[in-house]
Amino acid sequence: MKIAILPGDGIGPEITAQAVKVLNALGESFELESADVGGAGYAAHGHPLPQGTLALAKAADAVLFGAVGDYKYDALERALRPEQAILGLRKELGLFANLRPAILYPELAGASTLKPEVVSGLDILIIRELTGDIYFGKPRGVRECPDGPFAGQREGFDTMRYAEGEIRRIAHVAFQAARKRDRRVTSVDKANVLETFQFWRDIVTDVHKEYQDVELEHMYVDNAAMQLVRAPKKFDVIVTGNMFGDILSDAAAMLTGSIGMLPSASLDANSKGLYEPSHGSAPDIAGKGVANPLATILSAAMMLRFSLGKAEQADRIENAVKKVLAQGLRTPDIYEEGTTKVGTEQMGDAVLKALG
Ligand SMILES: NC(=O)C1=CN([C@@H]2O[C@H](COP(=O)(O)OP(=O)(O)OC[C@H]3O[C@@H](n4cnc5c(N)ncnc54)[C@H](O)[C@@H]3O)[C@@H](O)[C@H]2O)C=CC1
Ligand SMILES: CC(C)CC(=O)C(=O)O
Ligand SMILES: [Mg+2]
Repeated sequence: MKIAILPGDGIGPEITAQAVKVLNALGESFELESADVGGAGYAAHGHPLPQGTLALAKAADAVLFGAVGDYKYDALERALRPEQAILGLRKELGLFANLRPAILYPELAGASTLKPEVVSGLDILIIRELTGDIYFGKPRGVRECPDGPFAGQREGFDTMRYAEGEIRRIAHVAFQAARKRDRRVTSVDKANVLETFQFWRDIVTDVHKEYQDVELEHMYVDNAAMQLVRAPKKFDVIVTGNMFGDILSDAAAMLTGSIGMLPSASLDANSKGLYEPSHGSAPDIAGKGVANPLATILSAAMMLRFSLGKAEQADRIENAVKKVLAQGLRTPDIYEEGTTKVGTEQMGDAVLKALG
């Protein structure tokens, strides 16, 4: 089985190295091949998603991705900016279903900025549609404003759109996932204001007719943001569009203690997938050896479970993560008094040792 390793920028290489170390210790005969992506792809090959990298991702059985983005490339034309690499991979590989499980490990109840009683026992699954919405809609750009009080000035514009089939397939993913959990889906939209999301609501309601054993609730995104910090445990599965899912999953990350704890799987229709932490390249801490590698290591576990058919190896990794947390080891983002502060590499080594 071939795994493409795309470390990317910022903390990407540091955290990916820890996950690779763990994968290599499993005793499996995986073939791991690395390639440049993001700013690293641009620097080495003049493009954030070089042809060779895309070809490797397509040929591999699964992709393990670090993160992309570096402020020094923010002035480049958009097509060459590092973020286009991850957007391009999602589009090119048809990775429309992004699963972001927000689970609170009991040992981290005090690491969350929310009261322990609000978050303890938290286990929610955010399902974010990943290849549509305003992130991909066209037309977009900067043009002359055609009317209104600012007519004649420049205006920026993007297009929010969702095709019926795009909504149907992500709704099916959500209802099917709910069947393996508490059988409750909250569809998050902005149907009170946006045509796109009234349409979203209508289609999700229609798909729900096939899943009468699952409870469906609709919620506006502003309320959902509030409920996520008020009473997050009331959610089971949240399904939403690309932009709302991007924002809500970062908020949900803090329920788990840190964004450094939130893994993700981005799947196509056949469960081929790309696995990455939910966070970005964290340029503010890059190179300091302090980034939390657990979201990436847990993403590797999701890869074993969803794309490589190695559920028992996924369990081994997840149990090892529980063990190191129980041992009191913490990177600075989840550190509390009375625990032991460790760096990125030490955390990776500890997981390796705890594999059993
Ligand atoms: N999938 C991807 O590759 C993504 C890339 N980005 C890019 O990353 C760059 C930085 O974006 P930001 O908005 O700062 O978001 P970010 O997620 O990189 O960082 C936000 C904050 O969380 C902290 N953080 C993130 N991951 C951490 C970890 N593993 N351990 C400890 N702390 C961690 C960072 O230090 C920072 O203070 C930008 O260029 C952005 O476009 C952002 C999100 C996703
Ligand atoms: C480049 C961004 C769309 C990446 C991001 O923020 C995410 O996937 O969570
Ligand atoms: Mg994001």
